[in-house]
Amino acid sequence: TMYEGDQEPGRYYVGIDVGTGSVRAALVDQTGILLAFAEQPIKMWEPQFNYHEQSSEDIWAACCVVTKKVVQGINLNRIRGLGFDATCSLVVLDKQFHPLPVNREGDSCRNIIMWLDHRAVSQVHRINETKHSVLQYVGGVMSVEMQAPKLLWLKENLRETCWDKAGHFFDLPDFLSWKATGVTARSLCSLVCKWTYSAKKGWDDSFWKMIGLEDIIADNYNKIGNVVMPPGTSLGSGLTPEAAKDLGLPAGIAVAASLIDAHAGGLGMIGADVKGHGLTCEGQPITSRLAVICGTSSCHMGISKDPVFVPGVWGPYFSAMVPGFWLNEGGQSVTGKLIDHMVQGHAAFAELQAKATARCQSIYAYLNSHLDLIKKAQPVGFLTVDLHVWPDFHGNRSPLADLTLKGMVTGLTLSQDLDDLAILYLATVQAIAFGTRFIMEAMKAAGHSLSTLFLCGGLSKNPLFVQMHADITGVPVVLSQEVESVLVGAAILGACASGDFTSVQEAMAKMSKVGKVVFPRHEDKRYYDKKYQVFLKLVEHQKEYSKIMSGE
Ligand SMILES: Nc1ncnc2c1ncn2[C@@H]1O[C@H](COP(=O)(O)OP(=O)(O)O)[C@@H](O)[C@H]1O
Ligand SMILES: O=C(CO)[C@H](O)[C@H](O)COP(=O)(O)O
Repeated sequence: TMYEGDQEPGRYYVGIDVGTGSVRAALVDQTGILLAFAEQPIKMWEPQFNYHEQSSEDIWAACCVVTKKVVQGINLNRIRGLGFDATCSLVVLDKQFHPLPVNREGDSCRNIIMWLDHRAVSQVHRINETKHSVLQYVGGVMSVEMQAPKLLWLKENLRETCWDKAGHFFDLPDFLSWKATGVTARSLCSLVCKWTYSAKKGWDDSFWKMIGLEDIIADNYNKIGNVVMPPGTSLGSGLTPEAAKDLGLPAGIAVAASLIDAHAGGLGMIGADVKGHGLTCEGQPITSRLAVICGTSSCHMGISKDPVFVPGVWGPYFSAMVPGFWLNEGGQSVTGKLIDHMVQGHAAFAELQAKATARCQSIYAYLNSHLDLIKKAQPVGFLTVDLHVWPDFHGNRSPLADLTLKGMVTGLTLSQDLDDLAILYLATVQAIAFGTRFIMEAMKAAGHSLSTLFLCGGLSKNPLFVQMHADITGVPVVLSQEVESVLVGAAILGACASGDFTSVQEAMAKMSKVGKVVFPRHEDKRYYDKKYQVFLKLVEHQKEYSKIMSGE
């Protein structure tokens, strides 16, 4: 061990973040500094188009690998608490808590329907046709990415092999806290955001009956959860001896009720002290801050004292992120995944990879420097004057809430070289930033007043992505001191569960810190305003095309 007994300063927390593509763990101290970090990829299956599956055993095994790595050489007695966050995928277990297949092949390894799976299209249409009042709390329209349509799909398609045998349906964050503690309590965050649970009124029997899932009500909702805990609450007697052995942590340490990954990112950033950075939000309430978590997808988290109903934006969700505040969650279903799709699908991708490798750079860093080279005297962003992208390659989550929308690119030529790839990449990054602006405008029109963005996630490591968000939204972008803000959020949960902080708010204020601030280049505003006009036209035109083709 590095330290002996009491000589070691501070108390530590372990945060575990299960993203779409990998599991990350961190050892974090009481001031929110990451002392160790580890990452491990996880498996993903796409057995057919729009079907995405994972394995809960594979994910747990990856959690164990990364946790053992981050606590290596540390006095384990200093570790006070553990917190999890994860994507909001659906985990299915039988009555003995063994994995059940969510596929026709009967492969029980694949017992998770991932959040981005769009198999339940017909189910979600029928759910939306009910116009049930719970839909008011998800932006008016339920998303195919939520759990009710997926449950209905399982009932209608895998009745014998899955539905009838199922004992437990977990949101992935709650599966992890169960695995660690043996406690099946669900987090208020997952149930409110993805399962139609109301923080004030609980489950609504009439909804489940109306959509044909009345069987879920049996035994007081035992299969989907009847004990609900605010995120950060300490669960049961903490880490079980078995899980402790798996993770390489001491048995009995506090384990927190979890958060969805985007919400953990929000907690890890939104409460930071912003004094001295020249930000207008310094003199404004915390509700003027919009946290944007940008990974495979992007999530736009805005909070308010009173409920705000934003058509096409999820929520308002009470206490789902910051306790006592309502949350609206805008989102883009694919952002990092879209950039990767565009770049990897281009004819010059192999050349890009070879050149980036030769310079020991990431492909993104290479592309950014290549853009700097070809921009000449102009600002980089002006390279896309005649190339425009509509980014909904996986439907629109917010603010249009229309899963039938598709991606669009206008301005293509026969060019297949690296310049062409770089400019297409730039136009994609810009389209994602215009998507953020579109969501912010919907939120502002409904009553939010937003003056600053707080960005984290894999895409926030990309300076071009950050600058484009500032230029295109016209507001400053704050990055955290720790780029892995989602892990800071998970550690905040562990810290709250350990009792070292009396509230999530206190832990947020002490553990999240401002790093770099990027201001918009106001001189480019006119150009981006014009591109935004084109952006809005693209979707308008797409809708016209559908109308023409359907003969209306
Ligand atoms: N160093 C980097 N520079 C720029 N972009 C990056 C970098 N690393 C990852 N990304 C982008 O971030 C995305 C993944 O973000 P991440 O937060 O790790 O995802 P998730 O939490 O969904 O697993 C990738 O799709 C990629 O586009
Ligand atoms: O729906 C979400 C949050 O409510 C997220 O999009 C989902 O959890 C996936 O996150 P990520 O893109 O970071 O892997």
